[in-house]
Amino acid sequence: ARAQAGGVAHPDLLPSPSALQDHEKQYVGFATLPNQVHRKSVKKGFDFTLMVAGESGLGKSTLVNSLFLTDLYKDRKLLNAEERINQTVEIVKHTVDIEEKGVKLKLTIVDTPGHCCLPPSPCWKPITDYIDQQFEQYFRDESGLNRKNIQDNRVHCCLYFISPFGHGLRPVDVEFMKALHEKVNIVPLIAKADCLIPSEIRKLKERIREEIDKFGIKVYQFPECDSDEDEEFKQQDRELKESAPFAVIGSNTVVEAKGQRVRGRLYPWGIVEGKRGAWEPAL
Ligand SMILES: Nc1nc2c(ncn2[C@@H]2O[C@H](COP(=O)(O)OP(=O)(O)OP(=O)(O)O)[C@@H](O)[C@H]2O)c(=O)[nH]1
Repeated sequence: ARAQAGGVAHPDLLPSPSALQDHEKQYVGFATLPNQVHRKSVKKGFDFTLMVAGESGLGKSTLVNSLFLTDLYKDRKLLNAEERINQTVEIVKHTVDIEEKGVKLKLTIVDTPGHCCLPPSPCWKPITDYIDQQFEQYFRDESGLNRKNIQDNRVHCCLYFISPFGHGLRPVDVEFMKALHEKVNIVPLIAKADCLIPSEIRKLKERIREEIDKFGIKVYQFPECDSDEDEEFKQQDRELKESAPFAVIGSNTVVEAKGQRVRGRLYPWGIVEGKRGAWEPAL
């Protein structure tokens, strides 16, 4: 009312300073901004694009299924989940909409063909090209007219699988990660960790950490923990950071352990639960 039609309101019409304070307290409304942003984001949902890369047969497709407790490969027409996970021979994109406690996530998995050794032409080229194309597409969409409905297909994270059978990184791992590290957040993983005993896992992790430093590979760095967090949270955060590169176990089958149905691997001596990587007692 004060600035109506470019004029200045009569002083009698202006609220007294104390009334103005109360008025402002009630009506400015910026205190609700976090709620508004939160509501809007939750309603719209989140996009997350995850790429998996690494040597062939290290369990990339299997882990992705285990991680998101979903069957991303259901469109492959074979009899059961285990058989459906065939060798990935080209870059394949799978999208699923998942929901957890009302929060929607549009998850896109970019499964890349596994490499076997250092080939004559770099095996990472199609993958780096793919990542670049997504950046270019996003840039084009952002510069276009329909900016509101941009589909963000940029790759947010790349899980890079390292073999548990070697003594550390192989030359192809070093070259591969170096080709990608400026373009995407790389999270290195030790695949099929059930093939190693805990002391072997510790040794392999140390070796990989040293080599990552030595070859100047830039892997994803977890953000600093806020100093005002409680001690338990800080401890969890420290443990998480110290356990990188993470050792992972994947499974496409649901087995029964201690009366519960879990995604796990059934061995003659017992069950290893894929999700938590916990060793279960022998059956
Ligand atoms: N021991 C063990 N075997 C696994 C694990 N994850 C997967 N496998 C098995 O390893 C084989 C290969 O798994 P995939 O998921 O197809 O491997 P991939 O890396 O996607 O293979 P490509 O498509 O060739 O790149 C399958 O027989 C899986 O059952 C694991 O954590 N431990």
